[in-house]
Amino acid sequence: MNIFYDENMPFAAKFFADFGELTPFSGRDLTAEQVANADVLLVRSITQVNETLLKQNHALTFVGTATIGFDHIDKNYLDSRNIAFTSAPGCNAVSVAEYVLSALVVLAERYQFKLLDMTVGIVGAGNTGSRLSEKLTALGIQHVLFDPYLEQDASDKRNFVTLEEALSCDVISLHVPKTTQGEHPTYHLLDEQRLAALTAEQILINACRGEVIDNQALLRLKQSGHPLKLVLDVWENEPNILQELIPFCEITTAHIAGYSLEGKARGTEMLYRALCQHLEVREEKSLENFLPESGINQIEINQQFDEILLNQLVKIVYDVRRDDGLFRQQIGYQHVNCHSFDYIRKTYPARREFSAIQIAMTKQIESDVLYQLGFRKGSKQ
Ligand SMILES: NC(=O)c1ccc[n+]([C@@H]2O[C@H](COP(=O)([O-])OP(=O)(O)OC[C@H]3O[C@@H](n4cnc5c(N)ncnc54)[C@H](O)[C@@H]3O)[C@@H](O)[C@H]2O)c1
Ligand SMILES: O=C(O)[C@H](O)[C@H](O)COP(=O)(O)O
Repeated sequence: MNIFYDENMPFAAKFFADFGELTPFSGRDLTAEQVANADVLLVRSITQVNETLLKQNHALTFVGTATIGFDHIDKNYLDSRNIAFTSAPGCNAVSVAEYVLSALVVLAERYQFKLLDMTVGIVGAGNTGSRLSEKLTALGIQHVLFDPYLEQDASDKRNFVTLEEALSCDVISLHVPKTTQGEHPTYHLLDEQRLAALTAEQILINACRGEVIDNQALLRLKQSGHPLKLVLDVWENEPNILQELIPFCEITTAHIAGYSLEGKARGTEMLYRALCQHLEVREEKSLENFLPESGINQIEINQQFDEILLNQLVKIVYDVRRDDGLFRQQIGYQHVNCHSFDYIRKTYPARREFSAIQIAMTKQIESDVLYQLGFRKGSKQ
């Protein structure tokens, strides 16, 4: 069996070695000729999987993307050829939530506001929106959810608000897929008009898909002097992004919100499980056996939980300014272009989730907040 997989898929060689011959490829450059004899194709979000890519292939039975988003996959075409498809729902949702939390902590320090005084409007309450909501709940930060699809789901008992209410919060965090069809398409959900209605004090975070915000309209708004604070991880038309927007961002990164090691590797593991099911073979491997120890194993806490401690802890584990710095440095070094955008992503330095770290506290100061945030319980040595 010929298995083609994106070279930016951690542990793929370990997971798939027993299935047959493995061929890694560079996701952006994959050609129809290269993939002509693939039986299984495992991609990430930068590979467009459609008729153009697959027209020379008559062997393919399974396509998987190790990502949450699947707007790069022509599912209708795969269905028409009876090719099985799977994505990796939720694989890096925690990573995105931790990115957003890190951005909030950094901005709270930069502008001297208290996170507890803020309200957060979460647009899209699926996996990433929910993980963020859980962390905000743990911290006691007020937030609201907008999701017209889940609102109709009787089994979802959460309270939902209107889009206008969500967009009037101090912080707006976007967590929707990129869609152009259906009842509630998200393409340019934040268009010129909605952007113009935002106030000077608001923070807008986009870590879902660039096309959800009209980037040209956003640039015009910022060029007109609007003080809205921007956190942008994703861009329209990646990797050929609207560079003029970068200097207007408080925090800006190269689509890496979901790039914790755990987040990426869970994607690979989910494809492994789906392929086992597809081939009707027993699952024998597990990510637990491959993930290395984190650099920091345990952090000892000797004070009561407060926002200062949260700030210190979040920054020890994941300080989003590292990735903002890498991005801006790359631009200063050589004008950002499609190659440098992809280069940052390909060479992304290891980043771990809170769950890779144990927190050890004495009984007197024990606080559940940190465990609810995702850290593990450690023992005081
Ligand atoms: N920056 C990154 O690294 C990164 C990482 C993971 C996911 N993503 C992107 O984030 C998106 C969301 O991820 P997820 O795991 O939460 O997906 P999900 O499918 O679990 O949830 C998405 C939610 O959005 C809702 N939704 C759809 N259209 C909407 C609309 N018009 N308004 C409000 N809600 C709407 C859906 O009902 C669903 O509940 C993914 O599709 C992916 O494109 C980006
Ligand atoms: O949809 C997703 O899961 C994320 O956007 C993911 O982080 C994309 O990563 P890529 O496939 O571009 O490496």
